[in-house]
Amino acid sequence: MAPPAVIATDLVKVYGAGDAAVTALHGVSVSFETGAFTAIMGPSGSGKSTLMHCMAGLDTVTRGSVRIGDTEITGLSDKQLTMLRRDRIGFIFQAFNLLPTLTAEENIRLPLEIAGRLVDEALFQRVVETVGLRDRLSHKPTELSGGQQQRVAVARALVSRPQVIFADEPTGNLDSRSGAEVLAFLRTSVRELEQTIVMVTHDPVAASYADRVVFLRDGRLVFEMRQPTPDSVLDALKRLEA
Ligand SMILES: Nc1ncnc2c1ncn2[C@@H]1O[C@H](COP(=O)(O)OP(=O)(O)OP(=O)(O)O)[C@@H](O)[C@H]1O
Repeated sequence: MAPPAVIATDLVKVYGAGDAAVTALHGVSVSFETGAFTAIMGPSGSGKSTLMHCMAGLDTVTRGSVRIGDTEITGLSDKQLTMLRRDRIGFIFQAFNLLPTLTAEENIRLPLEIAGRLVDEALFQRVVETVGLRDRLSHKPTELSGGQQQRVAVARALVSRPQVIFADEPTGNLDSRSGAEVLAFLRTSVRELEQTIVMVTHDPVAASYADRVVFLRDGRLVFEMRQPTPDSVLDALKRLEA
């Protein structure tokens, strides 16, 4: 079996100092399997975004270790982190973050072009097919529905073949039908492209597309579940919030 794509060990994150200090993560240890789709859930304020930002090199940690593949990222300089994010991590956010003046195809190709890397044309075609964008490639974001825009963002993350994609509430701005489509494409990309995906979500239905759900409460990892269903996730959340 391949080693985990991401390993966080004893992660502590304290925001602020003195009386104003808030400990958002109290020593979280968790690993994310390569080629698996994992959801991170928990009540509001439980530390989901903090955990994701620390693992993606978007925020510094107070203590502990984060490994992306075989790279320990906690000691890296800002420049090294920028390169790591550019070359090895894919991001999908709630706001689609597409450039409005570029077409769907140009948006998908842009990060690789900025990185000076060649686009793998076979993979590009496969990704476009997988996310069902073939007939929308020449459209600008304003000419696409929200669901289609998010599919462009998914394709953009997939074509660079990142070691891991971090998705932060990727369906938060979508109606349930478009959300279901985007989640199905994420699922397919895990199955067919062996992509590793870690997704923060509030939505038990979204989490049910994952292979595994890890639950945070008050900055601690308290529970995890495999083969989740919307009902089993909802039950677990209710117990956590009780
Ligand atoms: N920049 C910051 N400065 C101070 N405290 C912060 C900062 N960011 C987050 N926190 C605090 O850290 C804790 C965890 O926040 P975080 O955003 O990670 O939770 P979350 O589970 O993602 O919440 P939500 O579901 O509401 O988005 C909260 O108590 C929050 O108020």
